[in-house]
Amino acid sequence: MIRAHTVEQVREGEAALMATLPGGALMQRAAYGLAHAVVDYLGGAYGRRVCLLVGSGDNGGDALYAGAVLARRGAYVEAWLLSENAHPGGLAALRQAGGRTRGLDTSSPSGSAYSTSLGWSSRERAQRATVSRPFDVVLDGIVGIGGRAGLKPEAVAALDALAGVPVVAVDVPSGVDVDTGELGDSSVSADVTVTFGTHKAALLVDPAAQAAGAVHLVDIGLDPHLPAAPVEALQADDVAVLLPTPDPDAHKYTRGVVGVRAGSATYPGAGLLSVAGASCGLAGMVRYVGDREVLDLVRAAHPEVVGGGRVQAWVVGSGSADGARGTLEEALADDVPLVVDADALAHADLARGCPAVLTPHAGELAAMVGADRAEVEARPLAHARAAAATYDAVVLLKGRRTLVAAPDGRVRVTMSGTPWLATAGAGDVLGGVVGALLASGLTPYDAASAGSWLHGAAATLASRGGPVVAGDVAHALPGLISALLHP
Ligand SMILES: NC(=O)C1=CN([C@@H]2O[C@H](COP(=O)(O)OP(=O)(O)OC[C@H]3O[C@@H](n4cnc5c(N)ncnc54)[C@H](O)[C@@H]3O)[C@@H](O)[C@H]2O)[C@@H](O)CC1
Ligand SMILES: [K+]
Repeated sequence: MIRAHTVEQVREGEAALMATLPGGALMQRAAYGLAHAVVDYLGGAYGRRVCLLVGSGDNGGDALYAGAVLARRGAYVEAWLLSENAHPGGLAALRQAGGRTRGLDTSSPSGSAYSTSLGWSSRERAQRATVSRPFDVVLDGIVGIGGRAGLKPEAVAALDALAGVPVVAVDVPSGVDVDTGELGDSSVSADVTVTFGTHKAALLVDPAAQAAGAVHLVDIGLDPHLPAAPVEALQADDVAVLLPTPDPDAHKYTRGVVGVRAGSATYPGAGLLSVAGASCGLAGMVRYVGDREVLDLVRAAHPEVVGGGRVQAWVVGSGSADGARGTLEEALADDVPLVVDADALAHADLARGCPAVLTPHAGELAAMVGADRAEVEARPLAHARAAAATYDAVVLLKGRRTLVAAPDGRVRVTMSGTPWLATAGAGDVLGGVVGALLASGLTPYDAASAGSWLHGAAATLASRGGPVVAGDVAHALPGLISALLHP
């Protein structure tokens, strides 16, 4: 499991850990982990050219101490000081190791030196900064977990002057909102983020996760001092533990029956693909209830599917068109958990308080809560959580990083998947898989998050780096599940 803690939780954990350690030990752990990650990234230190962007806090301190390690190993290290208050111990360590600093000259009276000779007082002056040879990497130590969203002009100017140089962000990409994953007006776009002790929401949740690049976690001994994480991401072994497997004496009814009420004469494919997802093998039986002609198509494609009867979970709404409300009401009458998808989402208030998984994409969620799609895409974590609380149901907000939010505020982020999964009908397959997991007895939160992970991983498996269609994703599911159960 990847866990992301809040800034407040990290601060409390760090305080408890620091009380057991000599002063400065934690920052040294962070700085050594950072330096080693940079050496890995560059394939060595000797002769490499490293630029440090250094803000006023301990994040800048990490960058300076890591710069000292790199300088001692033969790198040319230059720190660009974006504040008059760069970490004194880190500055001394860097200079002692032979690193150079530009910006504030701490031996000069503050203010005058900064504004006259440093070059970062305006964007134009920074852009004129001459760099004899390009740097191999920039370390973003502008701000860490103490930062507000957005960058100051001097940071923007420095980044402009270094455009094109790969960026390793220290702890988090500067300029993002650490706990919400939202972006400020400007923010760092990193190739790699080296984070300390635990992940933060901004490293998992879009849009900030896209600015983090590949994330590398450095163990600084924080784990024992951290509480349960409000945001997490299932990994393959977590999903394997959640997967329902048949008892030795199982029969089809004990494994759970999933029913699909999706598709219509206008949209028969939605019914077929929902059934294909539900037929992943995780439930004992799949029922289909809908238009006669769709039922005939379903039976032709999936001879094992049967008609109406008792189910342990319903999948409702995809391709239901005008019949969505009636279909949802019929499913609700059975008083079993349900997946509410697509056309039925407009009537999701009928399912309020039921054990349900609502599966909107950003546009559908925007329509449900009366917001703009762009607003949902800019603040997906906040919107998924708010909708889960409003509807008292699990909300699965589909996207590059799908979010599964529980009414109590917990969130799981799906990190499996491929951009090729953005294809027609993929959502229908997802609804079917989640329905099968609900029918097998998983809670809505586990069913939604495990189902979403399986869906993404099946797409990656089917894609092999190339295009997929929704049916391929459904076909890949049983093989994927076998591989998870027998690694
Ligand atoms: N607390 C600890 O024990 C450890 C902290 N570590 C590092 O310390 C960082 C947190 O350090 P700090 O609490 O000093 O906070 P930061 O280094 O994140 O920076 C806070 C400072 O930046 C200013 N600031 C806030 N938003 C800004 C913005 N958008 N642009 C420019 N300046 C802004 C604030 O006024 C404050 O002075 C972590 O992210 C991590 O990198 C690590 O060394 C591990 C150990
Ligand atoms: K940073």
